[in-house]
Amino acid sequence: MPDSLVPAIRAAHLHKRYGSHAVVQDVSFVLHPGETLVLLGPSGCGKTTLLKMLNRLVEPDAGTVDINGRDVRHQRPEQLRRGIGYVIQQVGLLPHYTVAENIAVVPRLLGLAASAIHQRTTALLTRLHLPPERYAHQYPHQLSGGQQQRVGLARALAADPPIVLLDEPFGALDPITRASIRREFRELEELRNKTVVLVTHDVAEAFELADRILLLDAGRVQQLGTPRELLLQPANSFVRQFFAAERLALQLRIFTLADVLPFLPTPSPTESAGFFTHATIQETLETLTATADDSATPPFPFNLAQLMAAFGQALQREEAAWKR
Ligand SMILES: Nc1ncnc2c1ncn2[C@@H]1O[C@H](COP(=O)(O)OP(=O)(O)OP(=O)(O)O)[C@@H](O)[C@H]1O
Repeated sequence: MPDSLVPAIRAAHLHKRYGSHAVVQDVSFVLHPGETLVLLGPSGCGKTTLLKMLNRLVEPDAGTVDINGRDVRHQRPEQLRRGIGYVIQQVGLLPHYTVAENIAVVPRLLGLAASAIHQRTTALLTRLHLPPERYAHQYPHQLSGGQQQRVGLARALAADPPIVLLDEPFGALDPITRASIRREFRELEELRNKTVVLVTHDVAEAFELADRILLLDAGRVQQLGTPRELLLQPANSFVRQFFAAERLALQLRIFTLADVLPFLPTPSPTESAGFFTHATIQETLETLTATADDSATPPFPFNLAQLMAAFGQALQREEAAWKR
């Protein structure tokens, strides 16, 4: 099989119980290189346990995990983990190591040259908005929670692993810092081609970051699919209920201008060429609201009322199509 067709991760029929409590029950998924999978579900549903089975921090009772086509049981755990970045909510920086030393841990274990490590550390700190001249020699306790979280991410990316596992990486942050780090995270060049598995219980976060979402309840997969599929074509009442409270906000995030274009009054190719049709309705609303007073240069050839009307029609069409 050519390498490009080998899944980055294949989990098959994973089971795990602690005593009489079945924590993960018959979970399977295939993840292709470069995809981002979000493990989503209520507290205690088995997300962390499932994530830890991927890098052998937890051994399954039954089932298999293949990474790049190789069964993880045939790889030494330490060796395996060096090729897989791992970020946890508690960050887990070494308190007596500087920021630069923390980031260098895995590259050193891999035997990379000191100059290459220095270069990589400097580049990552800069990219994560921690100017190295200021932060490289500080110790973790001198940093804020958000800064520590960024260092944790830099450390996981330092050896340029093709796969990155993230367990509630923004969990300890306040909502505003959380949203801004999430934005940085999405735009991070270093993550662009990586295979990412991210655990969260935050629905908005899942919709913002996932190519696909695996929604769990009580250790069982309730649905595996794109955010759009989960929202518009829920597999069962649990899935429907899980998103019910935030349904409209999520719809605004998954629908794009391309979806509503047929329902806008001005969809001529020349007029529509000026704006980004892949922008979400949420982003477009934000732009329209921010420029509401600037009547001289309206950003779009439609106003807010027209956009919302078109969104309503697009939604009706989509929901009708799923029901058919
Ligand atoms: N080592 C362990 N021994 C016994 N029970 C465990 C162990 N690890 C996890 N559990 C139990 O397994 C269940 C699933 O835990 P897990 O941490 O995977 O859930 P989670 O979905 O990540 O939860 P949260 O969102 O609260 O972090 C919980 O009921 C937990 O108490």
